[in-house]
Amino acid sequence: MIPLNHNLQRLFSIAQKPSKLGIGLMSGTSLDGLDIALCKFTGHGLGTHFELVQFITIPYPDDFKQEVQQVFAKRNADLEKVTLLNAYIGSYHAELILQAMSQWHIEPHNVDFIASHGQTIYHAPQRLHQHKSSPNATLQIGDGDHIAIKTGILTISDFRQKHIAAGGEGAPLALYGDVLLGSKTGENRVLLNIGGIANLTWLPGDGDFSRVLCTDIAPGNTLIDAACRKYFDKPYDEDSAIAYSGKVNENLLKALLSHPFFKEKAPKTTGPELFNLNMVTEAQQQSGTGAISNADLVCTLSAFTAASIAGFIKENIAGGDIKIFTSGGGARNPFVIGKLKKLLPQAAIGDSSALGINPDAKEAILFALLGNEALCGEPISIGANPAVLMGKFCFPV
Ligand SMILES: Nc1ncnc2c1ncn2[C@@H]1O[C@H](COP(=O)(O)OP(=O)(O)OP(=O)(O)O)[C@@H](O)[C@H]1O
Ligand SMILES: CC(=O)N[C@H]1[C@@H]2OC[C@@H](O2)[C@@H](O)[C@@H]1O[C@H](C)C(=O)O
Repeated sequence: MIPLNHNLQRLFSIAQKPSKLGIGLMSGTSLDGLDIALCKFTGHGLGTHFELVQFITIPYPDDFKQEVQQVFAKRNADLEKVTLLNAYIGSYHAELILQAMSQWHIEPHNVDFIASHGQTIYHAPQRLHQHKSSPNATLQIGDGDHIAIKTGILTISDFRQKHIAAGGEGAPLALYGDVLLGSKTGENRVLLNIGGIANLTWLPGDGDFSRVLCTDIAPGNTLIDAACRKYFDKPYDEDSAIAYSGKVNENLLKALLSHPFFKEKAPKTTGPELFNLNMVTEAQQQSGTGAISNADLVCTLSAFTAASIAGFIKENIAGGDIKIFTSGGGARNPFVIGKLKKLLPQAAIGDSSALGINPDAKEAILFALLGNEALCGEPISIGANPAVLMGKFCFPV
């Protein structure tokens, strides 16, 4: 008999373990740092039980952010830079994982797998790129083989390509985790993540999976952060200090809300390729509001985030008796959350810790969960979404 490659033997034995320890990694559009979640899983699919054992966000140094910003969401980028970053980010993420494990006193041989999102550098659904002959496309860099070799841990990476190949837009993948960890019969729930881009999963209380909706809905922090960087030399508007010092320019807000993205049918995805400061300048020109103060601009962009989220929920999610569970860094922006509460008075709004999900760790937990599914799950049909198991296996030797 021909012997099985020992990597496959090891893969097989990890997949069969009743309980697995996995590390989920997320590096999002805000480029603030690497989220690292160490999770313990038993079971799979609707029978998944998970425990967040450890979580840390390791902030990126400014020079790293600047390197990535040179290619991030840019239509024209230096191909050598992209190539170098693909290897560098993989290797750098591995270093950060080793650093986190050392802090947690966890040895690599105790961890069964790493599930790595990588760094999105360009997200191009057809609606953005408009080339009829090309499919939806997205690109995450930070190659998984570098992580596997450097940590010695089986690494599952590049989750979004399978989703696209099977007819999706490559996002939001939150759908698969939210259904497994967030649904509850008898409760109409919205799991709202406010990261660089805001997305939500609508989980109707009747447990009918065909009605579940998961979509990007609006800019989350991306425009607020970009304005803070450009006009205040700050990475973000900490505790909404700038937004509270300004006032909303209603004309500009109206112009921003008239962007065609909001009229497009969900599910849909987007990114800073569409929602960037050029789009804001166009809205300023269109509304004749070129000369507003920088504080009013940040305040208006914060109001825009809240109004576009609330508008989507009002138009697409029936009934007032909904519970909204927030997560992502934007859940810590008091101006945005305060506005959201005013605009949706009938909804109960709290963060995802009420579900036992640390709001800052939610997306890293999602990737750990997708890794667990890749190892031992089965494709799940949720409405018209691709029923696929995602991720590519990268072996440590
Ligand atoms: N105290 C705070 N006050 C205001 N905003 C905050 C605060 N803390 C975090 N944020 C916002 O959250 C952002 C980071 O959010 P998060 O880490 O969820 O983004 P991400 O993972 O990059 O996003 P994405 O989900 O788009 O990939 C910061 O850039 C900032 O805009
Ligand atoms: C292409 C990409 O990286 N998209 C991210 C981004 O950040 C928020 C939103 O846009 C979401 O669609 C997605 O990430 C989360 C983890 C998701 O796929 O659910």
